[in-house]
Amino acid sequence: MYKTIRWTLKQTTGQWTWKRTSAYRTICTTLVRSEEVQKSESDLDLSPDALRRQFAQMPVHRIRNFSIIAHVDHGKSTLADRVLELTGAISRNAGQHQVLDSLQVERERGITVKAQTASILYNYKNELYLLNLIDTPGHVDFSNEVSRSLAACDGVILLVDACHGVQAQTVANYHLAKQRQLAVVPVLNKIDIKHANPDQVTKDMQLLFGIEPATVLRVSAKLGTGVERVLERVIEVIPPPSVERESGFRALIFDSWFDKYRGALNLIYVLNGQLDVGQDIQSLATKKVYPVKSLSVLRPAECGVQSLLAGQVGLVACNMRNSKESIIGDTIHLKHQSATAAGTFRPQPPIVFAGIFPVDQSKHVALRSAIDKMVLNDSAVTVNVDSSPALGQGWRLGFLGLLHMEVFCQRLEQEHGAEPIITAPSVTYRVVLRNPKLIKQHGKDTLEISNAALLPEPSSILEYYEPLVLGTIITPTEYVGQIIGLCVERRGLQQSAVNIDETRILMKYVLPLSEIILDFHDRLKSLSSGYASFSYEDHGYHSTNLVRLDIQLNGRPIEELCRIVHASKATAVARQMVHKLKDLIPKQMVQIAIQACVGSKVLARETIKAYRKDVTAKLYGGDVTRRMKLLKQQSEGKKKMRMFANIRVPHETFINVLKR
Ligand SMILES: Nc1nc2c(ncn2[C@@H]2O[C@H](COP(=O)(O)OP(=O)(O)OP(=O)(O)O)[C@@H](O)[C@H]2O)c(=O)[nH]1
Repeated sequence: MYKTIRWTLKQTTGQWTWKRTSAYRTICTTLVRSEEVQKSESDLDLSPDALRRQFAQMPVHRIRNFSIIAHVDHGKSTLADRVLELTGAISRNAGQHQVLDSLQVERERGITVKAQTASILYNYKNELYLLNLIDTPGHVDFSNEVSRSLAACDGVILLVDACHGVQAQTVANYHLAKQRQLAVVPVLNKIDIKHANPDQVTKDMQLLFGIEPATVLRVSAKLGTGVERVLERVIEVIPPPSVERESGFRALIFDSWFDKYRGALNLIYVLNGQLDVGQDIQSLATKKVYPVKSLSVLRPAECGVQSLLAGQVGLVACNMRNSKESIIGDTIHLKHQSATAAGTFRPQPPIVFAGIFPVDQSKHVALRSAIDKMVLNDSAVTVNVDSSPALGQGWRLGFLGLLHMEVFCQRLEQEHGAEPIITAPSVTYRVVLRNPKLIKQHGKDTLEISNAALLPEPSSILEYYEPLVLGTIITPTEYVGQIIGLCVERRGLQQSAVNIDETRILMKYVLPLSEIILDFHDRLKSLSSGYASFSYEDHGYHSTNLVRLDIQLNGRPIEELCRIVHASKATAVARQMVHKLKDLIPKQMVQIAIQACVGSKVLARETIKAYRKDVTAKLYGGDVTRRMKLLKQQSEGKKKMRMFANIRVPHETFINVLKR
């Protein structure tokens, strides 16, 4: 404990001291007080019956709904752990870490990918409060989870790492909260770390967000220092939900997932009235009616209740079967009662698309059901049917980014035992047609293309458009040169550059989305030794010059390998692809010419030599003309084969060449 006090003292007073100063006494009092609070929390009766009673009696003015938002790894889940421990929702010595990161993928990768809710009771000034806490992911690819969670909140804890300071995702999440006019509780975390610089970070927060330095709390989520002050501030700053208990029941569905035995479970935020087990509810979107089988609150473990009141967050099981019935953002109300949409949440449109196929077609049905269940849990993913001559029947899925796509596939494998094949990700391009026949055929003059094989001939296209993003990069100044180089290489245009302080700079770049989806983030991290951070938002479409890059094997185009690329990058991509294919396609009886072409122009070529059978092996000496005759016969035979042979391209080749 003494070590903790020393570190905390260093952070608050700025100097090392062993003396028993007033600051020392304050910290000791805080620690002792925290012990007392814990003791008083443990005095709370947390048995299921008592909890049900407390939830049923909780008045609206003693409810607070809030999220923890921050950049990746700034300590959201750790702070949530401490809050759960402090309020007795989980036991202190259970050795559990990041309790709200319950998915296997979250534990393996050490990141949150799914927002999680916990309803906790907290005693403040001798009154019991119900706090509905939502732990959100920090990575930009899961920002849909953040905006979804904010729809059910009245305020946020803005958590910032006192060592790394304000990062790109902190800025993005702060603006998201401000757009929704949510109350913000600013908190600096990790003040126990030696090189933490809370004073500087507080100044940055003042400069960037106009946050008053005196209102910034300093905590160590790891050690639990200052955490109860955060809860007190949540109660003081965040307003109670503005809901009506007297009117008819109305609630917003803001999350759902699949349970093997109960079907789709919906997490709802009750806006008006009250819902009881056994009542019939109706979906505003589908108009279907469902009987309420069970209701529960999450602590984060489920705790069954008989009713949910306005202002509360809870789980409804009502025999909904799939994602078509359980729609995130939908409003539910009692049967035969009218209600207006609560729709304050609009899902983000996907930006990266990839084909997903079963390893063999016998697994098609199993994969379809796995995708259906996963989409229920991850509403940001869009699904459309797709097919490919090489990979068979499959789907084209839309994701919010590459990490989102990777996590989705990993979850498919881990949670549903599916082993899908996933093709190279691509973005959605727009093409304006000039060919009247095609315009008539499609009934419109602009097409959205995310599959290169469906791109019309260049002669029928008037204009190409590609999606752009507005990227925010925060980096230490010593890496600015390399990062600008990277952005220029990726066809980026600088919009602004602001010095946050003497050592860090915030730059805004407009970049083509296709240039950042593959490895931009990794390159940025490696160029800046991991210190730069990046987030992006949609920035519309702009006119551009695109070409379709076809891959041909002995003159035969292979549809699965074609890609849409920017004209200036076509040659480089062509070279890279043919080179990769040369390594991936096994040698065969005939020579294979791998060509990458744009229209009829060949941009790159590699040749895989054929196996050579020694047809002259049986000759012992003899005339040279006999040897030549045999070789001539062999080469004529091969020419014929080359014309007719169907080159055997192993199944994995398609996947490996399409992979990053
Ligand atoms: N020293 C120290 N480490 C901390 C503190 N809080 C969190 N950490 C560590 O920081 C790392 C990231 O913490 P998480 O709680 O997973 O961060 P997160 O913000 O939830 O991460 P994402 O959900 O992936 O965005 C973990 O290794 C924690 O142990 C703190 O107060 N002090």
